Amino acid sequence: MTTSATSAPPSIEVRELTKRYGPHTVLEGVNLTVRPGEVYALTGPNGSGKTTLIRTMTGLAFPTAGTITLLNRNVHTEGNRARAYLGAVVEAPAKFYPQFTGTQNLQIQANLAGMGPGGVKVTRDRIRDVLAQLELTRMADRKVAEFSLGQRQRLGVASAMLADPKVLILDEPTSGLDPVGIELIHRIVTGLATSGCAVILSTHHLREIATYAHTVGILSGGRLVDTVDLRARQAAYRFRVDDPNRAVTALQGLPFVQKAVARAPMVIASLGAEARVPEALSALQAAGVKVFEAAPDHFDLYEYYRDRVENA
Ligand SMILES: Nc1ncnc2c1ncn2[C@@H]1O[C@H](COP(=O)(O)OP(=O)(O)OP(=O)(O)O)[C@@H](O)[C@H]1O
Repeated sequence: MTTSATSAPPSIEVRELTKRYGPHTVLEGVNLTVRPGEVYALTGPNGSGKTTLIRTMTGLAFPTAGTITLLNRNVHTEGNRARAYLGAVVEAPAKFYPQFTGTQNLQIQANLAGMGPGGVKVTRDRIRDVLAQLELTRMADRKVAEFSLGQRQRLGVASAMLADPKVLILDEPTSGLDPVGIELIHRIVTGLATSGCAVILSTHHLREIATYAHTVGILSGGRLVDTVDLRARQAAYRFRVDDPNRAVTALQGLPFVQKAVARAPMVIASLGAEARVPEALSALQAAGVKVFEAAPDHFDLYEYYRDRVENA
């Protein structure tokens, strides 16, 4: 996500969302914002409300209280216009007509996408292109009934991408996929985000999403208990030194260091970017600190998640 995208108007904004089914409160006071080019991963234990949140964001379920806007349009009161920019797979794998081929099913989706206000014309070339991107060219003219679970899952993502959405919402897009299929979805999501699409996906695969999501929202018991900015976390480095306290003082004097803490025999510092490592090393040397080792301080999202959910 670029700096300009950070200041761009939100692609999706959830404000004070509460959802009740009868006496059961499934979501309570949820607020979140996703900007163009951002990959936002929603995670949480079974039953924490991820699918309900996704269904409400796509307009399939109605909020009990609160609002959801998609590119400044209210998803529930300006539905068709808001959803013209949306691609989504909410039930995985998405439902298709089993007696029709992959191409025919996408043609049906394309016809639907062209209807209503703000409808988008999807060409045959575009259908071929998304099938190729999802590595389904070989299956294009086979009936969906003959598709494997993973192939149907990928056809769902192809269908969601068809009309060039500005917001893509995927409920557990990698469940049921083999490692190559998972990697393919990563590449596609990253590519879409790079071209400015906002992507929201739900997942249980924390170590996998830590490699490509920008933000992780943790739901627990229907509340968004934390929002983790992974980019900020991953720009941390650890230095094994002879004097961690002196190292902290030296690093804190640098304008780009956001935070430095001693964890003997290490000092952990948020440098903002890898390119700052040589300057940090020079500053340590100038302060008379001996450095024996320098390495990225990998943020363990899984450990962090366990801690947050257990203490929520
Ligand atoms: N239509 C419904 N009517 C009543 N309760 C519902 C309905 N849909 C979901 N719930 C309840 O809401 C809670 C959250 O369900 P949801 O499917 O959103 O969780 P989830 O985080 O997606 O779970 P999982 O990780 O298992 O997919 C659950 O307790 C579920 O029983």
